[in-house]
Amino acid sequence: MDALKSLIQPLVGGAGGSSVVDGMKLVVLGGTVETARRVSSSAWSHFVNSFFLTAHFSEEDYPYDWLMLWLSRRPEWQRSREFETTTRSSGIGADSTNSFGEEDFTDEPSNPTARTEDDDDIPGKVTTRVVFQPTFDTTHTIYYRGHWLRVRRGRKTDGSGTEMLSISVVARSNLILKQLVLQAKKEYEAEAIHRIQIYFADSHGSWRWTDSRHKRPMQSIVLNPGVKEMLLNDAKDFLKSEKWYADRGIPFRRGYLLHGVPGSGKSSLIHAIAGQLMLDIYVVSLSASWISDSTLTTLMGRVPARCILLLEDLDAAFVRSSTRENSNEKEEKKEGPNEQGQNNGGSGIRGGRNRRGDQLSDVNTLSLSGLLNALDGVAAAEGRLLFATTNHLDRLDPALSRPGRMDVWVEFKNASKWQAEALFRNFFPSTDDDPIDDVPPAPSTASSNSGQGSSSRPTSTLWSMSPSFSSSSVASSFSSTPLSSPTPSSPVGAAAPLFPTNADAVAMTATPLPQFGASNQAYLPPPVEEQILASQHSAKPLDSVTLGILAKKFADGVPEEEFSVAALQGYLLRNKSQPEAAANGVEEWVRSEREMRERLKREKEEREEKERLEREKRKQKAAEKEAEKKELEKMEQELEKMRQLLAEKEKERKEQEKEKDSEKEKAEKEAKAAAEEAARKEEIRKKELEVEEARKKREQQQQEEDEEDSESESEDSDSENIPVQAATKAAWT
Ligand SMILES: Nc1ncnc2c1ncn2[C@@H]1O[C@H](COP(=O)(O)OP(=O)(O)OP(=O)(O)O)[C@@H](O)[C@H]1O
Repeated sequence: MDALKSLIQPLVGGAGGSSVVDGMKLVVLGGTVETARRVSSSAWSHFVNSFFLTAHFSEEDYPYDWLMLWLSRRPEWQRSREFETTTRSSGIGADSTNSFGEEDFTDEPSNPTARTEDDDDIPGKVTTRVVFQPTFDTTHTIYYRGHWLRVRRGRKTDGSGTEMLSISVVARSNLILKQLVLQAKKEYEAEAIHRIQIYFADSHGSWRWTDSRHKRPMQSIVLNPGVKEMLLNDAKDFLKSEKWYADRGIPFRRGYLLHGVPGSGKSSLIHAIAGQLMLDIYVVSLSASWISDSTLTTLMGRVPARCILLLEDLDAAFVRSSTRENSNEKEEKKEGPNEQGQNNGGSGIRGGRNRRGDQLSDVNTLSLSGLLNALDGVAAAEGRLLFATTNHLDRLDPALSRPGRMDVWVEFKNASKWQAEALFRNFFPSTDDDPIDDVPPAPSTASSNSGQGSSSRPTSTLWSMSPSFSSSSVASSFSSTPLSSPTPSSPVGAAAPLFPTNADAVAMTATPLPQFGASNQAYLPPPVEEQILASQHSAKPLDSVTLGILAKKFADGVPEEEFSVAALQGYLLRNKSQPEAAANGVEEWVRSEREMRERLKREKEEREEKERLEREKRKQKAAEKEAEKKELEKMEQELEKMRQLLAEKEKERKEQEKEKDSEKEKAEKEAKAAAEEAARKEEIRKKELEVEEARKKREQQQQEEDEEDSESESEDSDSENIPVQAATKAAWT
């Protein structure tokens, strides 16, 4: 006990005890100070916040982009010790003073010629500029029009991960914030005036900014007169008619279905319209493996009010389905039993994927009804222009293309002579003015035509550019890739030049590059091939008369609606420096294209025939297998029957045996019982015999005794015989 006290004493009493108390006092004091600090800081921030006006901007909405651009241009970043860099907005804001690129750090900034030479060497070189942005979860202070703004970039806490921008300012009214947003919008629009923004849907159901492209001039699209004007006027008219729609209770949506041959300008026209109306393009690829009903509905709900929603290659999603009801009939007829087995038989898009299912995932659950609901269900955005393109109108479900969903239909056909001439005029520069402006003015019918589609009433308009249909331009564009084979006269070691199909990719300079054999003196170099010459530089401007003559010649050589505009463009690109050669050589090109098509057609037919035969073979094999399988099944059934019969027989036999066994047992038992009975009887009989014998013996004895008695009676008195009789009786009992 004393030992325990001595242990505790230093802790509670004396000098040691006072140090613990002091320590506790310190803890209490520290806790009080910290609590006071926190309370005062929260009270202060509450007090300060009550003076702040805060605006929140979500990345899903336009003002976020405006403000991010505005912020990226703030000079404060030059002094800031924390910021984020991005090249994402290289299209917009890349030339701002607050961005930087390699060219800002050249060794000889004072010598502009140094840079120009570099640029000349690599024309079209992409110069990426980096811009500053506010960092995440950090508060930045920016001075704007006499106010200090507190800018904070973060994410929504609802789990969506959407970026948010919060801007707070000490002010009595929110005027300063309004001014800020309007200024940011103005600056953004000033930047965006020559560009359109392209957003692609991602697998999380969000729109991702993908690209910023230069607007395409409407004049660069060569379509039959009136078509462009009709579409543009209709779209403009729609965007102005929100009240008209609201008054009549009609959903404020407009759909355009552009259908027709590939390479006829569908996508280009949408691009040009977006530029003209200053709308961004939101693209959904319905053939994406991740697309599902719910993702699409989410995406449609997140489309901004004024934009172009583009569903490209709508038919790709419906390769199997022609109508909602008999979606698979056609294909199932075509396919063998094996293939049929693999199909899920459902209507809509998933079935279509499975045919191409090698590359596409099975997780896709997009159905036609899901698509329809997403397009005009309650969650679908209003005010958007829906553009859908397809190469195969016949593959679309009528429900999808009905008015209300697709109000205006425009058919795109192969190039007419008129288009060929316009394309030629667009392609080659004229001395008179800008080549784009050289497009022949649309005839007066344009305005009358446009009237059909430009009414503010939602009407279904069917436009046909020309009556006939011709094959795709794939063949022609394919053939327009010239391959010059190495010739014996080529310099040793020089590779045969490969010409890209697209002129954008051709970046050859007129100055010959130093090459092996360039210093040869004994032999002259072979002449430069025509195709090389043609691709080396652009054509000199032509006077309008010559241009008109050449354009007509070109158009004369192009057969009506046989080649797509893209194919003609490909041909012109090959002769971009030689308008005369382009006009003179068009007939030859047409001939070679036809030959090429013929060859491709033949090859295709051969391939198809081969495939058909293989399919038939497979079908036959499958049928044989099926028959074998059936035969086997039949045999198995028979075997089963026999087995059953055998089992029944066995059962019967067993039962009989059982019965037999029980009879035998019974007989044995009976025999045993009989034997026992007989034994008992025998015993009884024996006993009877014994008894009889004994009785006889006794009788004999009695008799003898009687005889003796009678003999003795005669000798003795009667009273002596009584005990003998009694003894005999006792022996019997
Ligand atoms: N009518 C046209 N006017 C001007 N250029 C055209 C026209 N048609 C096609 N082109 C040119 O051909 C190329 C392909 O055109 P675009 O992609 O617009 O065709 P598309 O009809 O959308 O084809 P697809 O159906 O295969 O998507 C582009 O480079 C475009 O400039």
